[in-house]
Amino acid sequence: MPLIVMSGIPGSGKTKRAQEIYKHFTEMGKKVIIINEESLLIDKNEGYKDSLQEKMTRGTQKAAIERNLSKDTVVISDSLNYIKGYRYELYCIARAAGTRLLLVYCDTPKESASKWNLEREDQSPSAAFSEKLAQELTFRFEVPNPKNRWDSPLFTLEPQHSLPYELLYKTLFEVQELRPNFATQAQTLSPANFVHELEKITQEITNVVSDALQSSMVGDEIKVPGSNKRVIIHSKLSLSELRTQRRQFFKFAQLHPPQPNQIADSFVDFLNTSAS
Ligand SMILES: Nc1ncnc2c1ncn2[C@@H]1O[C@H](COP(=O)(O)OP(=O)(O)OP(=O)(O)O)[C@@H](O)[C@H]1O
Repeated sequence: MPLIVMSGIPGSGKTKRAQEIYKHFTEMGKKVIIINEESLLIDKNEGYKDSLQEKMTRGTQKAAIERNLSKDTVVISDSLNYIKGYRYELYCIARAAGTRLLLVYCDTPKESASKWNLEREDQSPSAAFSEKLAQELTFRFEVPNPKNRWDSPLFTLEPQHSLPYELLYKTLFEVQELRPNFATQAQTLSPANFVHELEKITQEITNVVSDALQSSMVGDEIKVPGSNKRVIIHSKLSLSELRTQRRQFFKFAQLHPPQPNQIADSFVDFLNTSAS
């Protein structure tokens, strides 16, 4: 069953919308689960206070999403989901689970969201982001773009809009599910040949990306050999980072070997998820 990814700046009304969606589909007899900081007992001001904590928060959320995505459960990721690379990871999780994904973007003006964040009904310290942290997260927010396949289909909701339940239903339940991107037939290689392939393919991709880095901007998508996926240039990607990523992927792929015809795709996914 599908994954609904909420996205929006702090206080933009994501939880309120998520609860409305929850109520609507539960009343239709669907099993729905909301995953957010509250359900995972994460204090928002602790969980986003620096990049390390934030990485752990996202890791916890991702694991909970993966655990709960199943044939009969609609999972709602009710969180900021504000980093493009992280939304891409969620897309990969949905794809691997053979399930559909859609995005609900709460496009609330900054002034209203900031006011709603501070004037919550729930005044407990963990319920709201501090004003400073809310401003920082709002500043860093990467607005979903429906041209990216991981941000699509995208439902953008301004505060005055009502939820398009019928369209959500059709998108979630009546269109074909995403197919896992695995080879239909398993291929085998001897360990030595596997390492050779790994070496060759990752080197080719690294060469193309390092050439492209000279003239690319953050957000550009680079076409690489052997994969239909594209490497997204993110702010942390430099030549040395690229080499580090390749080394790490090398170790990772030997522990969790992809199918030989999936090496290029896996490496692209690996590079793209290293942004977050
Ligand atoms: N359309 C709206 N009009 C007025 N108040 C709203 C609206 N939507 C949400 N609120 C109020 O704003 C506050 C924040 O809403 P909510 O928790 O849904 O936002 P959020 O985006 O999930 O926040 P966070 O980013 O902290 O998780 C709540 O008190 C909620 O009742």
